[in-house]
Amino acid sequence: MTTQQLTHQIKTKKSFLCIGLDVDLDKIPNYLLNEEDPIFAFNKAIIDATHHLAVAYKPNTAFYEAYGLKGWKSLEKTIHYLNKNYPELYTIADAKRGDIGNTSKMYAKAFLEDLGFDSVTVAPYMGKDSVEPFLSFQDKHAILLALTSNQGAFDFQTLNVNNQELYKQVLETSKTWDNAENLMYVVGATKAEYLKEIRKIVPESFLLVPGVGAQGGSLKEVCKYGMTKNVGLLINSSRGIIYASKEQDFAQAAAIKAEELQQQMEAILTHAS
Ligand SMILES: O=c1ccn([C@@H]2O[C@H](COP(=O)(O)O)[C@@H](O)[C@H]2O)c(=O)[nH]1
Repeated sequence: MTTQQLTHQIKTKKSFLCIGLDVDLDKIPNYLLNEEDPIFAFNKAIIDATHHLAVAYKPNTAFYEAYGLKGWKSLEKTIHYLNKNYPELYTIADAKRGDIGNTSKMYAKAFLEDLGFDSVTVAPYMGKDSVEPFLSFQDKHAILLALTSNQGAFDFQTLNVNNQELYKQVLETSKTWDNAENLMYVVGATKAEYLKEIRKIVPESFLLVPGVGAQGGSLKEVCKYGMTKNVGLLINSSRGIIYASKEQDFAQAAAIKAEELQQQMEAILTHAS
């Protein structure tokens, strides 16, 4: 999917919500455990109940890899279900990959070609040759970790190296790589005050922003500093939406939480226009 198509969807739906599909079998309704594929049954119900409120879905692959081959199968069924039934939705494999070039090429093939995701999250610290293989797919994106939402972001990402914080060097340098137009960046909602500086370096790039809801980030603050004229933001919420209820009504409860966020986004977009 192109960023123009993504922007069109955002403007039509008045939403820049990304729903995180981080499925933990201990947190889903017990009755679903009798299904042949409980993870897929859960995801399908969540997607069907929320697709009109969101523009993107982000399964974090850790939650699938943790269940071995069965989990990987559930991931495959989930992305195929999204692509077949809701092709307008943007999909993100939150896999945080990146390795030497020939290995990255295989990761890129796995997520962008075989599974058919629109994008994959990538760690930048092995440098240009570890990221470029993800950038050679037309209308697909690598979402580079820039400034993450966790406390550990301060261990390395904000350190001064040669008079510039490391995350700023990640942004500046990655802009010069081949096919850099296929880059997006992860910036945690808990780091909203950094967005002003980030926008000076990447004024137009899409940012994937996790950390609202369960991690305490503020949607308003993120939009204040990070929103562009084309919006340029995908705000992710995972636990805050998908675990709104552990009962039979879990999908409807998720839709209520998603709608709360979508309504706040609509108000922000209306105010900005
Ligand atoms: O900086 C980052 C990068 C990725 N994540 C991932 O996003 C979701 C957030 O889930 P919530 O339940 O809404 O907190 C999860 O998959 C993280 O691994 C992040 O939080 N921060």
